Amino acid sequence: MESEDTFSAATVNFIFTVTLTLTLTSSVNLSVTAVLAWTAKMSSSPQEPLAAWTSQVLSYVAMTLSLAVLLKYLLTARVPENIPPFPAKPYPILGHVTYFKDGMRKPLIEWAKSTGELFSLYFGSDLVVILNSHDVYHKAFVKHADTLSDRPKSLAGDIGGEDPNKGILFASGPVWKEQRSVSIQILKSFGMGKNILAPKISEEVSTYLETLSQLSGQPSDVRTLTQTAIANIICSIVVGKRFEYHDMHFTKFIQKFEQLARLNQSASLYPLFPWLRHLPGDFFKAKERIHLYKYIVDHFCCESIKKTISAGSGDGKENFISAYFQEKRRQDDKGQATTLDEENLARTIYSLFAAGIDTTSTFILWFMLYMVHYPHMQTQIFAEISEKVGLERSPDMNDKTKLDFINAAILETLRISMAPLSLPHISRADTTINGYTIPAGTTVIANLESIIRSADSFKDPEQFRPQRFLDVHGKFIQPENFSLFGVGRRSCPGESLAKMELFLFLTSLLQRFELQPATPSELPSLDPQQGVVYSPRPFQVRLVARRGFEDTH
Ligand code: HEM
Repeated sequence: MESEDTFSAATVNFIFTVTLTLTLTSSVNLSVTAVLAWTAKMSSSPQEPLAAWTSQVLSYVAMTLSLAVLLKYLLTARVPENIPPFPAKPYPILGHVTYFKDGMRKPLIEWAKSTGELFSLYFGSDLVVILNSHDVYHKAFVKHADTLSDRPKSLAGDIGGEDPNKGILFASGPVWKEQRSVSIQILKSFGMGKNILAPKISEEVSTYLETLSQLSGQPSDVRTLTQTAIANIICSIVVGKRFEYHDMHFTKFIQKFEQLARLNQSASLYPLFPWLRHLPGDFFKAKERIHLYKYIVDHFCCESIKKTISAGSGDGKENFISAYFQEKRRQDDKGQATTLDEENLARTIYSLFAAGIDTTSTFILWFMLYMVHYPHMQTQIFAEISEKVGLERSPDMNDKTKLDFINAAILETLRISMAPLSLPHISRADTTINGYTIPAGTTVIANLESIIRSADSFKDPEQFRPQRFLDVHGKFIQPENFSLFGVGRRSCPGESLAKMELFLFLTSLLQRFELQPATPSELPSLDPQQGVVYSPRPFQVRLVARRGFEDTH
């Protein structure tokens, strides 16, 4: 329901786009008229100065543009009633975006402290509500899941004229519901959530470690290698095979995913000003982002589907793609209406890769960095592995409950390093939280950093201290209210896969190598780079083989 006092962003953008189009059309008109008139005058009176005509055109353009801007401001300046408070005054036209010239992180954390559990912002003309405590996060996405589980269309932006309501990540309503539930059902049938997926992950871990050992302890940037190893696990489920680390075709896609993840921060402002796409240039790098997205979907996701189809339908057990088609056939045979089709499948594959590679591989890099900064914790983890697993075999999932310290160190690294914002949700109808109204059409985002790193939840939240997750006997405690994987209907469907990957990669890594800085006197920065998740700045690390593991390659 649209509030009486306000206009929807779509209406405003429509009026603004029409006004801008009229401006541009009238400018062209005026320019042509001016040139014609000037040419005519020149032939009768060559002394008439050009400047007078050009200045007339320019003043018309300036006048109409100012009118358009003013109109947009007047239409958006009316604030809906009873919304959560503003932490600072919104500026005309841009709203609170002006406060983010040095990034969103600091202002959001400051405002959470000064304004409280939830506050409102204007991103251009779009109202956005930020959730800052676990209590309101839970109320919004669990208690009010019926109204707050959709995604804003703007999350996908304009993906080159394609319908953004496809796949899982960007989709809403019945399409999202079916793609998500069928995907979870297939992932479970391939062993997600059970230890039967572990041997597949362990195979990739041992190839990854072999490749790391070939670096012979030399300072190296292992980002691409780590991303490729993590992508291979999703690949082995989705397309039924892994790729060699030197496969140029595959690493090209990994790099495209990486570029896209880094661009998402600058491109995220683009949906607020969609009319910019009609102008030359590439504001907020939005066109580059759309190009990368389409490239990955067309050349990787669609190609993988085509290859699976041409290899024959199979029994649905070969890979995710054939299982998806098997489910579609089952529904077609029953005469059931379904959204399962090739386009949704391509975007679902994209969702799994986009959501699964950057998050998990970035976390592994953060863990390496923290271990380089805290060598005594590496020693403690290695001692625990040596005692409880030994050095003759690699750790497996049965060791998980025995290795308390590394479980605590993984959780502490998750807590301290990665969390920026949840993905945006949008309210389908007016929703009341803590007495405030969140009007229909409002974007709602959880500030995970404030939620899981607040002093209310953890003592000395800025300190890296895995011991906070151990009890007095040194046993690992899984805390309540620790929701880095999201809560409610949109929570991460890859959580159990990610946790298994992190445990197997990191225990095996520390069993085999000691992680040292590239230059002993200079520790790499712990200051994060913005993106969908915070990621470490490029760094080099030396992976020195531990005794007994020196000669294995
Ligand atoms: C350390 C690793 C990971 C973290 C921290 C993480 C965290 C998250 C978070 C916070 C969300 C958003 C929840 C929301 O919108 O409220 C999410 C969504 C999602 N994640 Fe993960 N994730 C991780 C790994 C994975 C993996 C390995 C996969 C799949 C293979 C995956 C697939 C997805 C998908 C498809 C969504 C979208 C769900 C939807 O829109 O319904 N994630 N994840």
